Amino acid sequence: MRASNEKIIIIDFGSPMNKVLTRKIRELNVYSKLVPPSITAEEIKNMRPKGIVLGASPESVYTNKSPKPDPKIFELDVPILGVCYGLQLITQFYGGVVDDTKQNEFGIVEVKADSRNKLFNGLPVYNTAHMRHGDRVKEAPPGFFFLLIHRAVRLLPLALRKNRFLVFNSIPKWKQLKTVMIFYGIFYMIYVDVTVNGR
Ligand SMILES: NC(=O)CC[C@H](N)C(=O)O
Repeated sequence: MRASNEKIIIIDFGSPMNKVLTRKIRELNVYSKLVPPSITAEEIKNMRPKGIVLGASPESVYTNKSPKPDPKIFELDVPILGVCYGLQLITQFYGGVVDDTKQNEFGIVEVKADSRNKLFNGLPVYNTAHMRHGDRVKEAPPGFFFLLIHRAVRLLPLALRKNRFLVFNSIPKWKQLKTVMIFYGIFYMIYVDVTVNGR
């Protein structure tokens, strides 16, 4: 397979899952680099990545000690994907609500996809996903909506989407589309790798 010269930056907020994520992206023949949260938006910009992934963490976004990225990364013209903690960071940054479910959940759960979205073409509406969390996105930020919902915990999304983050509704260029597909691929791998329909 031909390797591309595209690059994805993954910000590591402390979960071992971020290393798995980095490897998974490389298996897609896309160079990926794991970086610490202290990296600045300017440094990321200079690396000219195709996308940024905000990774997982054992911490909770609403505590003082939780690691935060340089807020200026949200101003870069680069697609961003949040995984677990990363998703919760995006939620918090854009005015949504993240809270503690008071029950840790670990393992395989059933999720329901928004089947109208092309992302889920060819996949069953109900699927299984691998999760590890105690927090949830209680309310999506304005302009964001849920793509995949875990039925057991009401309003726990596995994905939030807004055009700025995953340019799916307006795709002017093939390259951008490819980035989006890579992102969605990651999303699936991280959450559905251990499942029958993972890809
Ligand atoms: N997997 C994660 O990144 C978990 C994020 C956060 N610690 C939670 O409990 O929800």
